[in-house]
Order: sequence, then C-alpha cells, then structure tokens
Amino acid sequence: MTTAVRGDAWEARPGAEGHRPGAGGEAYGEYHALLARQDAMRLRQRLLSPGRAAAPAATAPAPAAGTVPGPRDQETIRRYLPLVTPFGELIEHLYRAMFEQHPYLRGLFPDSMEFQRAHLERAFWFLIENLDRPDEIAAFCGRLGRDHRKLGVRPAHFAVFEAALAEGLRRGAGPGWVPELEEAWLRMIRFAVDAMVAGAEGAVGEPVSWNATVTGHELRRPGLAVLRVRTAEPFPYEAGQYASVESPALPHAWRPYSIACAPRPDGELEFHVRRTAPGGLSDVLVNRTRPGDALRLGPARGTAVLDGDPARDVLLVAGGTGWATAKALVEELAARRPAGRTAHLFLCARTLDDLYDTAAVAELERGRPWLRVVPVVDGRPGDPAAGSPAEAVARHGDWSGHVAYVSGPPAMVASVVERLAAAGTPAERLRHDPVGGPVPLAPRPVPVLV
Ligand SMILES: NC(=O)C1=CN([C@@H]2O[C@H](COP(=O)(O)OP(=O)(O)OC[C@H]3O[C@@H](n4cnc5c(N)ncnc54)[C@H](O)[C@@H]3O)[C@@H](O)[C@H]2O)C=CC1
Repeated sequence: MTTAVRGDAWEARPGAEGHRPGAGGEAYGEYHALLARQDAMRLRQRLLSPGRAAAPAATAPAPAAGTVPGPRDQETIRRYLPLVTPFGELIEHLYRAMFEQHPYLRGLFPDSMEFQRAHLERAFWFLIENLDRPDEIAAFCGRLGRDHRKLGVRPAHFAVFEAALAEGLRRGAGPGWVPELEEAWLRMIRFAVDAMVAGAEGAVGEPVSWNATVTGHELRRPGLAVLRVRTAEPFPYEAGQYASVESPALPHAWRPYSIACAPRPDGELEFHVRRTAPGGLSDVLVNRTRPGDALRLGPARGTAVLDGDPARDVLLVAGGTGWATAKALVEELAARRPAGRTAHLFLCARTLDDLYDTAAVAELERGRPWLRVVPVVDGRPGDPAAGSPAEAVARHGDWSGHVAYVSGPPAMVASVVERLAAAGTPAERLRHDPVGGPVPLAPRPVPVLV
C-alpha cells in the first residue's frame, strides 16, 4: 500500500500506486520491520549517550575518532578509481543490489532512474573532491538530508544504501577489489550519511513539503510556461532561492526550479519552466498542467540571495529561464529601494523572440533609474549587443567591485563566472546556484543542484 512509505493523502491519489512496483504486503511488513529495528537502535544510542538526546542538532554531532574521512581516504579512493569509473556500472550494481534485497524501496524512486543515476554520480564526485574538507561535506549533506525528507527517506534507508554501495563496489571492481578500497568508500559515505541524518533531524520542526495549487498558467512560447502557485501553508524563502517541485502526474520526479518573484504578501509564487524533454516534469508543467492542479514543493534552497551589504553595486547576468532568479532579486532590490546602489542586468537569450518576459522587465525598469537592463542576443554579427553572455559582460566594463549573481544554463553560468573571476571579482562575491552537468576531477566541482 503506497501510504506505507510516505503516509499522506498525496500518495493515496488514484494512479499513484501503479508507480510502486513491489510495494505490496510482504514488502510492507519488511519495511516496517526495518524501520522498527532502526528506530530501536537509535533510541538505544540516545539512551546510552544522554548528551545527545537533547533537541536534534542542525549539524552532524562530532563523529567518533577514526570515522572522519580525510586526505588518506581521498588518496585511496582516487588510486582505485580506474576500477570503478565511469561510475555508471557501479551505480547500476548499487541500485540493483538495493532493489533486489529491498524491493519496496523501488517505490521511493521515479519510474525513470536516469536523473537519479546522474545525480548520484555527481554526488560521488563532489564527495571525493571534497574529502579533505569534511566541514564542507557536512554542510552540503546536512542541506541534502533536510531536502530528502520530502522523498520519504528515513535513516533506515541510508543503512540499506550503504550495504548496497559495498555490494556495488565489489561487483564493480571485480577481481581488483581490495578491503582498503571499500573501507575508504564506506568511511566517506557514512560521514555523508551522518550529516544527512543530522540535517533531516534538525528540520523536524518544518514541513516535509508544501501542498500547492496552480493559480495561473501562461504558455508564453511553445514549450515555455510561466506558472503561478499558492501553497496551503506559508512557504518560507528568500528572493534568489529555488525549490524542488513534484507533480502528481509524475510521482517522485522532483526537479528544482528558481522562484521567479520576491516573497509577496499574498504568498503567491511564480515559476518559469522550459520544456527540456518529452515525458519529464518540465513537459508535465508546460503542457499538462492547468490552474487548479495540485503540485508539491520541497523546502527553499540556495544561497544566491541578496547580501546585507547595501553599499555594493549589483551585477545580474541571466540566460533564458535563468531570468527567473534575476527577476526575484530585482524585485527584492526594488522593495529595499537601494540608496545609491545600482544594478546592471544582462538579460541573455538565443534570439530576440526568446525574451519571453519583456513586459515584466519594462515594468521593473519603469521609474527605477538605478536599474539598467542590457539585452544580449546570440549570433547577430556586427551588433554590439550580440555575442556570448561572458563576452558581452566583459565588454561592458569593470565589475570587480560589484556583487554578481549569475543564473541560466550551467555552461553559461560557468563561463560568466570564470570570466568575472579572471577579471578580478573575488569568489565570495560571485553568487550562483550549484551547477549540474558532468563533473571533472579538476578543477574542483561544485555541488549538485537537487
Ligand atoms: N538559478 C539558475 O541558475 C537557473 C538556471 N536555469 C537553467 O537555465 C537554463 C535555461 O535554459 P534556456 O532557457 O533553454 O536557455 P537558452 O538555451 O535559451 O540560453 C540562454 C542563454 O544562455 C546562453 N547559453 C546557452 N548555452 C550556452 C553555453 N553552452 N555556453 C555559454 N552560453 C550559453 C545562450 O547564449 C543564451 O544567451 C536551463 O538549463 C535551466 O535549468 C533556469 C532557472 C534558474
């Protein structure tokens, strides 16, 4: 029964069950036995260490000596990487082991595992690259754990994941497998998992997810829609953040979308969605969603929010639907009525017709002399406004004294950030969301966008 795993009305919707292979009676019992065992272990742990029984910590409790991964584990994992990379096969083995041993877990995942596999691969690279900086891993995984609550993930599942990873490493590495390879990987994963559990426990006071209703849906271009939604409970966020979204038409396929407005008194939220592929959530949101439909939102995430420094001028570079993030930030700036602070917005698109929200841009510009908007459109030779976003921004001046916010396609964000950094903008004033996509070992990868 589907409510076994997630336990809310959403899962009881007609049709939702069809997506949960193996979630039947036997698995139901197994699931509860596992949870009970795990809860008993955790209770015992708490009773044995009363200092930790207080209010749940937002960050991981100090790990026991010898359990924190470090440069030596990083070195070991890297040494044996040829045995387990590319990660596709390892991840395949891992999920197969997990679903073979605990079939009910398949029901926590979407029908298509493609996104999940890519996401896990990026997470592995992030962990390996940052193994010499456990604090960074703990902070990142803490946020991830908080976000995973909406998926119905419980601490018991992490133990299952760990066992499946060990199995996946053995199958993936084949005859080259050695105990030190597995030990280093498990130390890394256990540390990440502990931080995720702590992050989840630190968020017990807030909703796991927010039920929302679509209040507006405008198809602005073929394959591009602007949605407005209202949540049943207040949804806390800051301009510049994003939230993951799920539709009942595609259970478990959560995808992140930037919130395209500063917090409004009526609580309405705006999202800009471009359809990227058939059958995915973007397709559902653009082509199969109407006012009145239900959606669900995960907690707001992202650190590319306005800082408290009212003196620094602002540079915003937005590409395509990355305009959503910039729009929220400009609205927030406008609400703060910056005295003496200017904002330059480079609004980048492939063609003029791709500028899908010009009325809102004009409205924001009206009566705000501190805001300057520069449209940048690809491929019009001879036109001073043409070129790549990175080139256009660099051509326009010296931004090293500004705080910069960059949003849009990952490759665009990477190239603009790189250009600005090379021209002297310090890293702490270059704000952008984590960039997805393939992650090389060097230069250092950024966290995944979940
Ligand atoms: N917070 C954020 O960073 C947000 C990111 N996005 C992402 O932005 C993207 C928007 O896609 P579309 O609207 O289809 O954008 P698009 O493909 O129409 O491109 C928009 C702009 O980015 C530039 N660009 C595209 N690919 C590039 C590349 N490889 N290198 C350098 N510049 C490039 C284009 O020249 C154009 O100026 C999606 O990937 C979406 O996930 C969307 C909303 C918020």
